[in-house]
Amino acid sequence: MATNIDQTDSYRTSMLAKAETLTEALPYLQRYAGKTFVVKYGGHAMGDPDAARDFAEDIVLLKAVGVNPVVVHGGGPQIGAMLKKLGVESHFIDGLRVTDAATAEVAEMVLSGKINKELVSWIAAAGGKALGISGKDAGLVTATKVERTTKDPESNIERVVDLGFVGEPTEIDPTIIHTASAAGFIPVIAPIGVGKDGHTYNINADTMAGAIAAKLGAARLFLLTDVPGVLDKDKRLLTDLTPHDIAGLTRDGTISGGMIPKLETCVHAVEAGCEAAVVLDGRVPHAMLLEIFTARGAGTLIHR
Ligand SMILES: Nc1ncnc2c1ncn2[C@@H]1O[C@H](COP(=O)(O)OP(=O)(O)O)[C@@H](O)[C@H]1O
Ligand SMILES: CC(=O)N[C@@H](CCC(=O)OP(=O)(O)O)C(=O)O
Repeated sequence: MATNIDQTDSYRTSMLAKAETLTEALPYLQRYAGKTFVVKYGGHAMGDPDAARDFAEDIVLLKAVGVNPVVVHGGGPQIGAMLKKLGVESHFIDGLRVTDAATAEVAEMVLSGKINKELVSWIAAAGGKALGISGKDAGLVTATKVERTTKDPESNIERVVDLGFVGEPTEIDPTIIHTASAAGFIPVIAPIGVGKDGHTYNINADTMAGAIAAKLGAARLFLLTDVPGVLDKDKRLLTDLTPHDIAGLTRDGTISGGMIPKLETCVHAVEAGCEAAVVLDGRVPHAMLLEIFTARGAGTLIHR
């Protein structure tokens, strides 16, 4: 049977560019085979269905080329929307949602139920097999209540602020992650944990991802957010930062708001056993693949 093969110059140029992209990826494929990547997918980044589909494809591709991806997801805006529907007020202190018993119930329902299973479905649609769990399953995360204090600016007196059922991971048993990954599944983890007191704790998703990356000694922790990375005062992308640089940028106010706890998580993770962390733009199609498999990189790399 005869086939029409397009032999135009533009066709050949485009095929050559594709081959170059694949060969450019080769050293990275070799370097990362068998390594663990922890990826935090934020609630803001997952708002757009096209972005969610691209994200799932990237995760499935990583698994197919021998990397062990572990996904930790957020869902702050989605919890906020559900609380609003239910007429429950919600507010944040230092980027953490004050969580009473009713809020904890809604947070668990939205994170472990709705969002977790949506991500599992996106990964299935991309041809992967995800295992959707929360920190409660198989003893993955034991949480401890977060203690916060604030200083009254007038009297300078320190006060304890009660955030309710906001937890931080204090013990991690990664057996379920290792077992699932070895069997070909992609763990997808909701940031909910249980305390030794039996209570359900709502955990900031960045904190959860950082603690898991440190425990696993991950080659990379990716934090997908809604900015290109860490920006300087002139809004230019900072491609490479050490914990020392981050301390300076925090002191002079270049880093503020939600970026402060995010970078604290990165610093803690790289100091506790994760090789490097990357803050990158989850809204950019295939941002993770570009960061991992090309020489250009796409976000801010944080390393020791
Ligand atoms: N120097 C900085 N570079 C980039 N973003 C910054 C910086 N300082 C503060 N930010 C803010 O941090 C936000 C990201 O944190 P956050 O909103 O908590 O993200 P997410 O919801 O994805 O976890 C950005 O949208 C930006 O407004
Ligand atoms: C304690 C606390 O603040 N928990 C977060 C958990 C979800 C989260 O962190 O989601 P994003 O990454 O999308 O912001 C919350 O209730 O919003």
